[in-house]
Amino acid sequence: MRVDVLTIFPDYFAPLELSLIGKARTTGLLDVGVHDLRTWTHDVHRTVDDTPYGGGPGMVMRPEPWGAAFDALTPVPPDDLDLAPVLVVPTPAGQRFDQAMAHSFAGEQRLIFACGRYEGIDQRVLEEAATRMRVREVSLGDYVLFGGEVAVLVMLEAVVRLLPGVIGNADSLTEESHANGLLEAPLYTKPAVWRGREVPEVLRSGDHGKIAKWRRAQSLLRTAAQRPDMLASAAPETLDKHDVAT
Ligand SMILES: N#Cc1c(-c2ccc3ccn(Cc4ccc(CN5CCCC5)cc4)c3c2)n[nH]c1N
Repeated sequence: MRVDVLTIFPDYFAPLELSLIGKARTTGLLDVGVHDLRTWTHDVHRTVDDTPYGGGPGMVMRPEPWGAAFDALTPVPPDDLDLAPVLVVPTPAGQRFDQAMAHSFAGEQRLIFACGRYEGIDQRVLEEAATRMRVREVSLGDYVLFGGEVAVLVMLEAVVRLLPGVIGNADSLTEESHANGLLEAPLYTKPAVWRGREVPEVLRSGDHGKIAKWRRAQSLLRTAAQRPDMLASAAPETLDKHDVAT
């Protein structure tokens, strides 16, 4: 997978050298380019923002640098938009990012992330970009950040860990929260007793059938307690008849 990130704060992406994303880059599973948007400015102050038409708070990112950056990153217009890169634009006004969207992005050959700042990006940038890329306006959640960089780091981590070969044990991808529509069961490790608190006996029984059943029940209980909304929207096959019977 090829990922390009456009930002006025390229240093935000130094963490991409670390941990599993860093390993994915060194093993060739992931190729990342971080680009300073000011590269595509030409005035002495390298200006990327201006006041909003119609008034309103703050500043808006000017279209020209974005247009020139996209020209450089996507020089050849696609024959078929379905084969074009996905342009991910973090914004409070976007579709909520979730595990399903992470899986969708993980299936792409190329992702381009546009990190806005100030109050956002001139709308014409997204309109013009949609002629040569599949534009996805995405929000992390119902709160307001200073810009798109942190959102891109979160989305990149969620996507890259789904790439084949990035996580050693692929089983962990199937058992984790949101992978099967439920929250994961509680986790325990050594010591068996810690400050008077014992690990549930079933987990030390060696009976894998009982352990799986216990974990399933704990997942349902945890989801009902922490995220009843997930249970309400869970696909029927997520809640099989055994769950109700036990
Ligand atoms: N993903 C994600 C995000 C973001 C996010 C993502 C990208 C940018 C670019 C700039 N900002 C800052 C900003 C944006 C809008 C407002 C609202 N204003 C009211 C009048 C005109 C706009 C204020 C601050 C961003 C925030 N915030 N929360 C998420 N889940």
